[in-house]
Amino acid sequence: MTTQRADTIISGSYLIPDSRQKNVINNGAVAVSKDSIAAIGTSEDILAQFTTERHIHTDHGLIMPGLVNTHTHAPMACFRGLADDLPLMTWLEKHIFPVEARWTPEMIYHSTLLSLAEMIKSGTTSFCDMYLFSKEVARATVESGMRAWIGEVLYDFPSPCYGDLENGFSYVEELFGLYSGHSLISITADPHSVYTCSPELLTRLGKVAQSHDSLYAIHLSENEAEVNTCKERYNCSPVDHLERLGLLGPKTLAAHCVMLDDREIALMAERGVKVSHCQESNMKLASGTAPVVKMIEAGIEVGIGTDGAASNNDVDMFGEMNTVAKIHKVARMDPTAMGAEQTLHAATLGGATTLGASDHIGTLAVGKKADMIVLNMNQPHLTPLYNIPSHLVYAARGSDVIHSIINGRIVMEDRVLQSLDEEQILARMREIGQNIVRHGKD
Ligand SMILES: CSC[C@H]1O[C@@H](n2cnc3c(O)ncnc32)[C@H](O)[C@@H]1O
Ligand SMILES: [Zn+2]
Repeated sequence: MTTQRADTIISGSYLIPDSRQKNVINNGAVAVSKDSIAAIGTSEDILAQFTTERHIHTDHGLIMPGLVNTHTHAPMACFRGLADDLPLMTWLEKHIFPVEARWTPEMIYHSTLLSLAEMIKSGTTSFCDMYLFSKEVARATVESGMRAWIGEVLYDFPSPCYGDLENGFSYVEELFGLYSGHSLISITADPHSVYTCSPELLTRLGKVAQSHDSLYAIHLSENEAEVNTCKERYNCSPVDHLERLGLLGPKTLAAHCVMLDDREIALMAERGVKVSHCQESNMKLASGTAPVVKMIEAGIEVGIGTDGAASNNDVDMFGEMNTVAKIHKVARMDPTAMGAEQTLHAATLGGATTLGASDHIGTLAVGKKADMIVLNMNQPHLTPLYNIPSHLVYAARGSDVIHSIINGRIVMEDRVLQSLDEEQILARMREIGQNIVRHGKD
């Protein structure tokens, strides 16, 4: 057999290429060439086929696809714990909007780095972010080496980032220009919601998304107050409002979707709308539980999102999977609802599908991008090991992730971030946190 060269070989005691236990490879390995997966198999086969100067082997290590967080507000990490135990509208209007009015680009950049560090350290390799000052979000993300879909949120109020809406549209166009053809960053068109955006703004951003063939990401039907406001203003539900405006389509990524009835679910399925399910945020803000089982039964692709760290209060997708798999069992009084494999699918390939990226991320397969994580399974809460999806969803924690590889680059090794300086990020965030508290008292 002729040997080929791999840039890196990652091997472990187990490899799960997708969410199915039946596909587990014992003593598995992945050969990485440049940014892609060159081969997958048993360590024995891969080491017979490839030579490399960088072989990372982990005894009791589990290699799996990196997790895909489909809805975040990365810069909000610095508001974690600032305002808790409040309903959505009070939380936003009385607490979050006032502190957001004082954002500076520098604060956004550092606060984004904090979320990125947390995401990498808990197994996320891709995320979809909608926030303000997104040029800073993208700048920090490029430094981290993470893969991301990033958009600047537009709404009808003056924004601390771009001021009035005309500047907002220019800012969005600049973003598209800056990251056109980028290997890791894709830009999205992001209206905040139907209650903060006029029909004209929603439609104009729809045209922007169409002209760039981008995702159209929006908060949709998050809670009862949103539905009531929409009914008062437009005499219809948020989903019907978007339908009337022609904005429900396969590139629409709707976050939350808590308040949907069966007819709306059928309509969204027919239009090919994708959903980001943010259960922990919906619980914390007491918004409710999205009818995710019904959505999946109707054929809607559902990914999992943490939402921002200020309403979760972390961005750990392992914790989110655990919650998602359990809440739907209670909501439906059915222990078979949202099983481990289905939940793991939503956090990997399902998430990738909602972002239009299932052809290159979400599973470990030859030719796909080399986005993978390695977990240390040699721990009390993960031993013995009968079923890998079960342990990943019901027992594992983000802190079990020891290595992370994104686009072929090692961004964390032995829990030490390689692309970011964790100590520096924490030190700067302590200073920024003190300023936020000081100004809050003014
Ligand atoms: C999303 S950036 C613009 C705006 O949205 C606010 N926000 C954060 N989380 C949520 C949520 O769950 N629903 C609605 N709006 C949210 C954020 O604070 C920014 O002001
Ligand atoms: Zn959100």
